[in-house]
Amino acid sequence: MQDLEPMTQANTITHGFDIASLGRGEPTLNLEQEDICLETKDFNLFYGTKQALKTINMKIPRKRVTAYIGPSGCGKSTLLRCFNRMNDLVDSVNVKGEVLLDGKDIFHPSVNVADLRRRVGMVFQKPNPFPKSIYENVAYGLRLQGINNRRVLDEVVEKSLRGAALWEEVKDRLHENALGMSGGQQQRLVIARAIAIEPEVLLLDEPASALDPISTLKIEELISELKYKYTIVIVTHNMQQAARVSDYTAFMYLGELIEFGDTSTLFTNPKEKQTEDYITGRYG
Ligand SMILES: Nc1ncnc2c1ncn2[C@@H]1O[C@H](COP(=O)(O)OP(=O)(O)OP(=O)(O)O)[C@@H](O)[C@H]1O
Repeated sequence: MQDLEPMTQANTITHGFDIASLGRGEPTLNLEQEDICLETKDFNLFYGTKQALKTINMKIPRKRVTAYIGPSGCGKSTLLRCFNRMNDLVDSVNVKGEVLLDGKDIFHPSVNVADLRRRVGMVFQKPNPFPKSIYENVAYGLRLQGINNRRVLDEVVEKSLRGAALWEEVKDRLHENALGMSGGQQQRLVIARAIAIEPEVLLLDEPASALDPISTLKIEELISELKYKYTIVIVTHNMQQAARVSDYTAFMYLGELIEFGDTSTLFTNPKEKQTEDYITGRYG
């Protein structure tokens, strides 16, 4: 029998992941050399007395895709929601430690949360367009900022819809209600709405889990395009998806960050036994 080549060995570890797609031909990634956009320092979060995040320390690189994986309830969405302080909306939440955006603590009392959410946009699992026209959905954030100049709005709407790979499909029906679009189109519309106000970071909480395989593929292709302009942080239950779209992957378990590294290494050569058990399907 022929010796196993390294790639084949890797495939046996990851149960059929398409290793060839990992990293998408990027040169080898090195976190030490990345420009850091977000950083957590000894970050803890409690829902009442229950601790959901335990001393999380990690650096999220700019203009890369960072994915969070881990079993249900491990804290992925909770951590994602901290990056634009969505958890502020939950009464019982208490945090300890820091989350730095461009080096500044987003929990500092001087931080204006509305400004923070303009810089850090979020897209949820279920597409949530407003019951307005396609055009007005995308223009919404600008109108909130008091921008009503038609020429400016037209430009931003077109640019954002192109950026979300939706323009060609909707350019002739911009004034139709967004609720008449397919689920996959609605999710791309919500992404267009998010990028219309030019955030630095896009948080994606299982953005494709409610979509069919073709729409999922479109969202994944879109993520690979958007990362050239935005820092993207994605939570996904789907390990193949994390392997396909992300540059870096973080594995969480019971509120702890177990391992974080470039996606290719994490999936083919995990350092921690718990990571290996999870990606090989031994639990989760
Ligand atoms: N609003 C809340 N109030 C109280 N506890 C919460 C709240 N939201 C989440 N939790 C708890 O915090 C822990 C982490 O939940 P979280 O939703 O962040 O996990 P997750 O890894 O994203 O899970 P899933 O993959 O199922 O979405 C869980 O034990 C969950 O029950």
